Amino acid sequence: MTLRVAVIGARGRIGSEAVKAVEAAPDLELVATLGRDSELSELADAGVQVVVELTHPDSVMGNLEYCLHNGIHVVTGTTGWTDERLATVRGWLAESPRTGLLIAPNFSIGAVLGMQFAQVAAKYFESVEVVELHHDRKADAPSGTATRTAQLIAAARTKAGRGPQQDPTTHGLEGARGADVDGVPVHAVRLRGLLAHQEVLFGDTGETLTIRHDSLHHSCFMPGILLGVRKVVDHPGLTFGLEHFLDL
Ligand SMILES: NC(=O)C1=CN([C@@H]2O[C@H](COP(=O)(O)OP(=O)(O)OC[C@H]3O[C@@H](n4cnc5c(N)ncnc54)[C@H](OP(=O)(O)O)[C@@H]3O)[C@@H](O)[C@H]2O)C=CC1
Ligand SMILES: O=C(O)C1=N[C@H](C(=O)O)C[C@H](O)C1
Repeated sequence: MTLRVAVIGARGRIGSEAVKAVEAAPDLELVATLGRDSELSELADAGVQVVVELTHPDSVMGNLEYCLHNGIHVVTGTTGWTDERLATVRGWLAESPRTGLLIAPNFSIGAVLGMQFAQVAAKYFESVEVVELHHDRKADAPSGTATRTAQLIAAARTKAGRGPQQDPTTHGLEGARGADVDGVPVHAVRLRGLLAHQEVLFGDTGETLTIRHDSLHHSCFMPGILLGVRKVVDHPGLTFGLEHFLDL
């Protein structure tokens, strides 16, 4: 049995690549492609089972509300997640208990592994900062991946009994030390020519460790998206992070 799949954001940078990937997958059938001006009712009309949602923080909530209320499973990589937004989608899922939602801050296997490795290193290094670098059309900063990475590092530090990092800065310009995500400084670079890159910098007495990941083409996100589509139908409720569908 093939799964009936739709892509929302089908003309976008990652959405257009997802359309090609779903079309090429023998066990998936692409039955709808939606853009900014499409009617969400097209999804129900086409009998869509799984939506791949790759749009914008301004539109993701409306798309998810429609899908979850209609029992359509969703795999989304759209950014802009806050605790408040997550609580809202949990409420929608509670009303549709057989429906699955995967929110993946990053679909690339290398990026997911980088986050895992960073959690391990976080226990052993006193200093840590995250630098993310993206293309110059990105709507959000810091990136969803960098935010999640910093949250995971902060949790690992707390679990290891590490206190907050000390920052001796008393003089300087606003913003020079980056955004504070759970006590981890996160710096965002936007540069034409880049796609998506991240360095997690660790330091302690006499040594540093850098965990770097580079996405060089949007094709790197496709194995993760396809895995998410195949798995989400058997995972009702919210799954946050592709790592939960990997054998790590
Ligand atoms: N998790 C991951 O691994 C990845 C996540 N992303 C995230 O995916 C999202 C999309 O990225 P990207 O493809 O670069 O963005 P693009 O701007 O290239 O594409 C977004 C698409 O979404 C649609 N869209 C934009 N705004 C709205 C809106 N307000 N309402 C409805 N539809 C809208 C547009 O449709 P139209 O063309 O019809 O205007 C557009 O085609 C971002 O949040 C990005 O951070 C990106 C790469 C990897
Ligand atoms: O906008 C992008 O391009 C990307 N967005 C995601 C993020 O914010 O982490 C994933 C990847 O970095 C590409």
